[in-house]
Amino acid sequence: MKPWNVEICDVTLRDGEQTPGVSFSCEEKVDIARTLDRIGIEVIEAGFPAVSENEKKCVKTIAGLGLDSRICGFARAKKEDIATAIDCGVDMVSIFIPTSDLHVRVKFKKPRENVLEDALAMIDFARDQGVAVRFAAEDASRTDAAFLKEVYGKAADHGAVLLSFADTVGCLIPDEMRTIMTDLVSSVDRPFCAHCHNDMGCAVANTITAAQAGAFQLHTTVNGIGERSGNASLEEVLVILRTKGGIDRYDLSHLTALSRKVEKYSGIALPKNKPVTGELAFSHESGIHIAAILEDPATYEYFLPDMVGSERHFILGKHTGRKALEHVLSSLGENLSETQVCRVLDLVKEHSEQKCNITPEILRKLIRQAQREVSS
Ligand SMILES: CC(=O)SCCNC(=O)CCNC(=O)[C@H](O)C(C)(C)COP(=O)(O)OP(=O)(O)OC[C@H]1O[C@@H](n2cnc3c(N)ncnc32)[C@H](O)[C@@H]1OP(=O)(O)O
Ligand SMILES: O=C(O)CCC(=O)C(=O)O
Repeated sequence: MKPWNVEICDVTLRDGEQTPGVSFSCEEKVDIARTLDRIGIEVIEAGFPAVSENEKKCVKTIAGLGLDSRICGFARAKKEDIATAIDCGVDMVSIFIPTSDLHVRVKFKKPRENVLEDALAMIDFARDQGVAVRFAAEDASRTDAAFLKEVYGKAADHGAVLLSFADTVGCLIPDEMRTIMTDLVSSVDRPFCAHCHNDMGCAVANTITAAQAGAFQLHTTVNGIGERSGNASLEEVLVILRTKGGIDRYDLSHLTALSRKVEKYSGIALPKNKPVTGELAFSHESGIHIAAILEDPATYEYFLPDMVGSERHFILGKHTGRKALEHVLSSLGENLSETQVCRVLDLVKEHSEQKCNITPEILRKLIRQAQREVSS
């Protein structure tokens, strides 16, 4: 199978940091950027340098690390923002303007054609400084289709090397994304980016659908953090690129550590059942599942924990079966008779039904109780 023709631009350090309450220190940003680089992420959006002096300093530091990843700085269509980003030594400036009638009316109070003219002048300004320009249409998914094509066509004519399609409020479903992206890709001869928000839980699905429809650069954030309900999760997108897109160039073994790092630095707790990196992503309790996994993990794991730097866990509880319990007992070096194992199993279920977690200490107590009650 021919691998999908895509690259990743991870925007954790810019859009991810826009999660309310999140502010990464410069050291944390550097640490995240280095790990993204190790994974093989092609582009890192390091920040929005006009936001503050400290932000500018961090972006400059990341741009100076000599990473293999290309470094991108975010900017409004304003000379000051663009000059500040270029001053950081970034490889690419991402210049954004809102394109929907709603955003143009609320933010600029002038005709959209004038907003576009101003933005094109800013693309010229950045291009003339010798930096690569990505042009991003904010709220593209709610923009009049004909105007959006005109915007992208003109941005390409002015030298933008990438055109970003932002589903800013996460209002699309995959079918709509497929139709729109297919149309854009066939209308404007420039690589497109898919920047998807997760307001209806479709960010990853929309990103993958955009890739299948011809988008080249996929925007992600670690743990899917970002404005409101966040962005497309890096971990999920990368696993899909590996399992469905035929792409094996990313080193996914760093994903779990990176995810935990961003959880700590952002203060945004991972849902336990978060795909790929959540605590329960490779945890199993059901007896029927564990009995089969002991024979072959592929029965209940579509991809294995090693691939993403994680581990498998067997949890004891109400749904435990005998084979699972025997496996746990033997890994603890406990040698029980068949009737004692049955008694432990009953005790495990009873405790669990009283909402008591079966920790290793509790399990040892239950084993001793069974040994007292049932002679071997
Ligand atoms: C979809 C997105 O993620 S967009 C990015 C959102 N990110 C952020 O807002 C980053 C954090 N923001 C900040 O630190 C501040 O808002 C700053 C430094 C960017 C700007 O601060 P201020 O100058 O105080 O402006 P403020 O935030 O009050 O208002 C936004 C201004 O930017 C203008 N603006 C918004 N988007 C754009 C754009 N793409 N191009 C040009 N101007 C823009 C607005 O019209 C408004 O202009 P006005 O001050 O002339 O009315
Ligand atoms: O498309 C982009 O690259 C950025 C735009 C953005 O952050 C958004 O609209 O949510």
